[in-house]
Amino acid sequence: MATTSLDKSKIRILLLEGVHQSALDTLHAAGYTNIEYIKHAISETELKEKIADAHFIGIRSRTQLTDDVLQHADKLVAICCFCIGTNQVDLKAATRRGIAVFNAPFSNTRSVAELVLAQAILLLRGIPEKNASAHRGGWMKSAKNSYEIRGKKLGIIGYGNIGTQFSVLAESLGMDVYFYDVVAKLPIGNAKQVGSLKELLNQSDVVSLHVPETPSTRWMFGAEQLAQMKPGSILMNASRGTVVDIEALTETLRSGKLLGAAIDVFPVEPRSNDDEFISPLREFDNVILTPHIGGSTVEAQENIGREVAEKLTLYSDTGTTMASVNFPEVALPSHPNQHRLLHIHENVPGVLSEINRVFSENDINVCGQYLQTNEDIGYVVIDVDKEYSELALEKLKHVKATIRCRVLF
Ligand SMILES: NC(=O)C1=CN([C@@H]2O[C@H](COP(=O)(O)OP(=O)(O)OC[C@H]3O[C@@H](n4cnc5c(N)ncnc54)[C@H](O)[C@@H]3O)[C@@H](O)[C@H]2O)C=CC1
Ligand SMILES: O=C(O)CCC(=O)C(=O)O
Repeated sequence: MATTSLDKSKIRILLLEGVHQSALDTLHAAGYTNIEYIKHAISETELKEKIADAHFIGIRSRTQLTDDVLQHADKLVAICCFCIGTNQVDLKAATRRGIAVFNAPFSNTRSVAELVLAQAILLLRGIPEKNASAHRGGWMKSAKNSYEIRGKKLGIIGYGNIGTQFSVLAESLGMDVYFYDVVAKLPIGNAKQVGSLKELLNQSDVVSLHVPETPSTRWMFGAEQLAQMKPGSILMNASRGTVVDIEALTETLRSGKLLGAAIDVFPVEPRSNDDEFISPLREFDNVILTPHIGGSTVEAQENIGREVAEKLTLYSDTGTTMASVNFPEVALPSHPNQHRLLHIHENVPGVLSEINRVFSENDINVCGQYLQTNEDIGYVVIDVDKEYSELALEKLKHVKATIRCRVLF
C-alpha cells in the first residue's frame, strides 16, 4: 500500500525479549531501520532509560510496563505485545497517555492447546516420574496409576481461543469435555458448559486453566478449589502464574491427592535463561515444569512476529488501530497527497465540535474525517491538504481534553 508516513529512519523501535526474526523482516520491508533489538528482558532501570527515546516498543510477557515505567515514555506511540496476554502492561496508564496497545490474540493458541494435550497424556501414564526415575537409573515398569486418556473427563476453565481448541483435540482422543466460563459460550463439538467451578472440579479427571490474568482470576485456584478436585486427578496451568496458589498446590501434592500437575507459568519467573528458576514444585517428579513455553513454537513465534509487526507498521503509516487492545478501532485508507492528523482525547462531551471549529474558523478544508470512541478515549483522524497540517496541528493541541495529537506526512 502506498503511504506517506513520517521519515521512517527517525522512528525508533525498541524490540525486547527476542521477538522472532519475522518481526524484523516485516519492519525492514516496510522501511523501518531504526530498530534496537535485544534478545532478553532488561532491568527496570535500563527499561526506563531506553523507553524514553522509543516511539514503539515490542515486548513479550516478561517486560512490565507499569505506570511508573510509562512516565518515562514521553515519545511512545504504541506498545506491541508479541503474545496474547497484555496483563504485563498497565492498560489504563497507556490509554491515559494516548499510547495504543496491540497484541497477537490467535497466533500461539494452537501451540498451547497441543502442549496441554501432550501433558495430559503423559501425566495420566505417570511418565514424568518414570522418566525421572530412569534418568537416575531406576526401572518403574508398572501399570499402576497409568491410564488411557480415552473416556476421561476433561474440565476446561476458560473456554476461549485456547480452551476451545484443546476441547476439540481432546474430544478427538475420546475425552468427555466439560467447561466452566464466566460467559455463556457456544459449546464446540459435544463439550458441555457447567454452572459452577465446583461442579466442574468435582467431576473432572483432568483440569486445565485457560483464563486471562484479571482481578477475577487472580489466585482463583487455591486450597478450596484443590479440595474440590477428584482424588487422583490432574491439574494443568498454562494461563498465568497468578491464577494458581502455588503454596496450596504444593501442600496438596505433598498429600498425594493428585496424580500429577503440569505448570507452565509461575508467580515469579526468571528474567532470563541464565537466572535460576525457584519454586517449591521442583521437589515433585510427578509435576511437569515448563519455562512458560506454551506459545513458544517456531510456527507460533514466526506468525506472531509478522502479525504484530504488521499492526505496528499499519498504525505508524496510516493511524489504523484495528484489533488494538485499548484504542477505538479505526480502519484507515492511505492518504496520498494529504497530511493526516491524529487526535486522541478524553471521551468527554464537546470535543468533536471544538475540533470541527478549528477547521471552520481557520478555513481549512477537511478532505476526510474518521471518528471512533470507546469508554475512555476518542480517536479522530482528519486528512487535510499538506499546506494546512502545521497550523491545524498547532490549533488541535489546544482543544480541550486533548491527550495527544500528531501528524502523519
Ligand atoms: N503459557 C503460555 O505461553 C501462554 C499463555 N496464554 C494465556 O492464556 C490465556 C487465555 O488465552 P485465550 O484462550 O487466547 O484467551 P481468550 O480471551 O480467548 O479466552 C479466555 C476465556 O476465559 C474466560 N474467563 C475470564 N475470566 C474467567 C473466570 N474468572 N472464570 C472462568 N472463565 C473466565 C473468558 O470468558 C474467555 O472465554 C491468555 O490470556 C494468556 O494469559 C496465552 C498464550 C500462551
Ligand atoms: O511467549 C511469550 O513470551 C508469552 C506467551 C504468553 O504467555 C501469551 O501469549 O500470553
